[in-house]
Amino acid sequence: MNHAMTEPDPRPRRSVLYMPGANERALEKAKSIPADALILDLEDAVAPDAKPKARKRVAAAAALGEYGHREVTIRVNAPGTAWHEDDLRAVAEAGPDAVVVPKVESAATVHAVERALEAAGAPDRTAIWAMVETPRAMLDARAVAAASQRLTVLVMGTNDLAKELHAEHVPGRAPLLTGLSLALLAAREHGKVILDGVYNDVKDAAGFEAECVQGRQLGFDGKTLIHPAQVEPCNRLFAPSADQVDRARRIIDAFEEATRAGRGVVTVDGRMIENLHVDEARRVLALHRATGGR
Ligand SMILES: CC(C)(COP(=O)(O)OP(=O)(O)OC[C@H]1O[C@@H](n2cnc3c(N)ncnc32)[C@H](O)[C@@H]1OP(=O)(O)O)[C@@H](O)C(=O)NCCC(=O)NCCSC(=O)C[C@H](O)C(=O)O
Ligand SMILES: [Mg+2]
Repeated sequence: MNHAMTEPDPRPRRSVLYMPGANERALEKAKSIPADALILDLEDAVAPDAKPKARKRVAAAAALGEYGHREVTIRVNAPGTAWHEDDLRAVAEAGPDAVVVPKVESAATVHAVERALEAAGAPDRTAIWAMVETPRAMLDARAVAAASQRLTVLVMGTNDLAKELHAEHVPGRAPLLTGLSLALLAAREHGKVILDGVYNDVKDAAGFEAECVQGRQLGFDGKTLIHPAQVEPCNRLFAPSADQVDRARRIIDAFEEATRAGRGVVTVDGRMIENLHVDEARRVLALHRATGGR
């Protein structure tokens, strides 16, 4: 039985860049950074004293809408903090593509955010992106993902998750794999997009690329980023390669030809191809089209 509640969103979210909401220069610079989406941050990247000013700055930047093809989101402070409700009101007024809510652990939190957005008159276009970054969120990821149609994206918070687990950041991320997989299962069960966590060492290009490849192989749609230099490799590694596009086309052609000849199975490059591989080939081509030219 297919439990998926919504069709996967075809919009590419290969590269999703955080930028500190208090940093005016970064907000301006983002207009020319080729990220698929931006997260204007009011949470961890902003010091407590700077939060009210950052809130105004971020809301004004999002409302102006000068970010071209880039999806613009605002990360509010977590539910239960002194800033959360004012942040949500500012988001509702600015009407970005989404509000990113950190430390979501239950469907009840998603419903509370949904009610607050509605009460503050947020436009329907403002979706909810839920960050899952605690042990409870991993164990209850299904309930979070299922909570609302307005929730379209799950975002991994791997720094918080590692902290809560007392885990170490190691190449290959073995300590985090159970949590990553639980969140992926929940996202796919409910037809949501899911983004991988950030890579903290902005000078380690090789380590970053290895983590992008791992995230893509696990099934993530894209990765959250902290530095502009991470955008280009991330776009490249989360987009289908020329070989994948070529193979997808050949799979579709070969299967159509086999179907016309009354066969339901065929081989391409010596490998068995059935209907499900054709579905995957179509997904690859849709992503290729959606990222064309960028
Ligand atoms: C990580 C940084 C602090 C590094 O800063 P810095 O050493 O100053 O970088 P550079 O000198 O190399 O910067 C070069 C230019 O690029 C601009 N820049 C840097 N980062 C960004 C950015 N994120 N967005 C836009 N522009 C950016 C600089 O302004 C320089 O510009 P110019 O002056 O014109 O040369 C820094 O990169 C940074 O602050 N990154 C974002 C940090 C952040 O947002 N953290 C919070 C999100 S991650 C998180 O919360 C994790 C999650 O919750 C979890 O639990 O895992
Ligand atoms: Mg976090």
